[in-house]
Amino acid sequence: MSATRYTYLGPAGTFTEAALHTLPEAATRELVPLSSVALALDAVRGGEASGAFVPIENSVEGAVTATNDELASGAPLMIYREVLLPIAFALLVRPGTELAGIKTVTSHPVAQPQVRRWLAANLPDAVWESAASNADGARLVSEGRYDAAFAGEFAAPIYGLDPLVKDIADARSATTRFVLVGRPGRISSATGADKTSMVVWLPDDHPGALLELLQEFAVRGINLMRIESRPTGEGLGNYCFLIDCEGHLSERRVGEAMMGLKRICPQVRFLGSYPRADRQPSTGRRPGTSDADFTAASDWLSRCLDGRADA
Ligand SMILES: O=C(O)C(=O)C[C@]1(C(=O)O)C=C[C@@H](O)C=C1
Repeated sequence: MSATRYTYLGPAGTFTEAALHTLPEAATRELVPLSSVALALDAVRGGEASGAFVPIENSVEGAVTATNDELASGAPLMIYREVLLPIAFALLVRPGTELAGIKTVTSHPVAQPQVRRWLAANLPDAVWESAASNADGARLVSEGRYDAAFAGEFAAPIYGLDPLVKDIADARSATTRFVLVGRPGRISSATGADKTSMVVWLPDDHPGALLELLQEFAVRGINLMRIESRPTGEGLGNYCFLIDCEGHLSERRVGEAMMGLKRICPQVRFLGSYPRADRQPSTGRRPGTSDADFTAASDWLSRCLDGRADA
């Protein structure tokens, strides 16, 4: 096991790598690029790395399904950190290529919806094909397999390419969220601006099953930040839910919500509590849901059971 090795979605020059470098500890780790999210996470499961850094969601395209499916299945993993990175693409070409000469273009599938309108307006006849990552697309352009790739401008020098067009983004505020994933372990202390992630399988198929699950959060005043349904692979209609909520597992309202889910759902996978990258404190706190409120209520229950009930 290497405690100092982090794997990530490579090769060199991915947005994942750029986001990874914003983590202070990245400077003291051996950073190993791998060709897929699954390989990066398997290295952690197999003990060859202590962390894997992977994209999990994009504000335009939504879930990075490979990451979500990996977290929901196989040996359990946990999220320890998150990073948000604004995304804008450059069109990378071999030196001398002009826009009019571009017949084929490649990128990661999550990149394509972020540049769809630009592509339709500027390269309407070009054929787009998917690459394992944007940087891998750039590598394929350098090998002559495609005429152009959408990737970070910073990938251009790595692959001897030129950024023919810069700052391409259909949505100006496009952001990708990345997570540092490790084997299950102790969660970091609450910071006051935390997020808790989990995978939840629905209570048996009946009307209102999803509502019952959501009520565990609603009655405790917990704001959900993301809910993503993914097929379990066990037949049509079988879904699990990847949920991010505000707060830390050590907060009573979050802990009680998780216990509520555990009581009613066939399976709950805790994916970690970790600091929010945006540092925003939890929103929309309901009266009666602070730790002090929960403690006062359970003290009162004890007094009732002891025959010392008060008003
Ligand atoms: O291919 C890359 O450069 C990546 O880091 C992957 C990835 C992703 O999967 O979300 C990262 C950010 C962009 O939104 C598109 C692709």
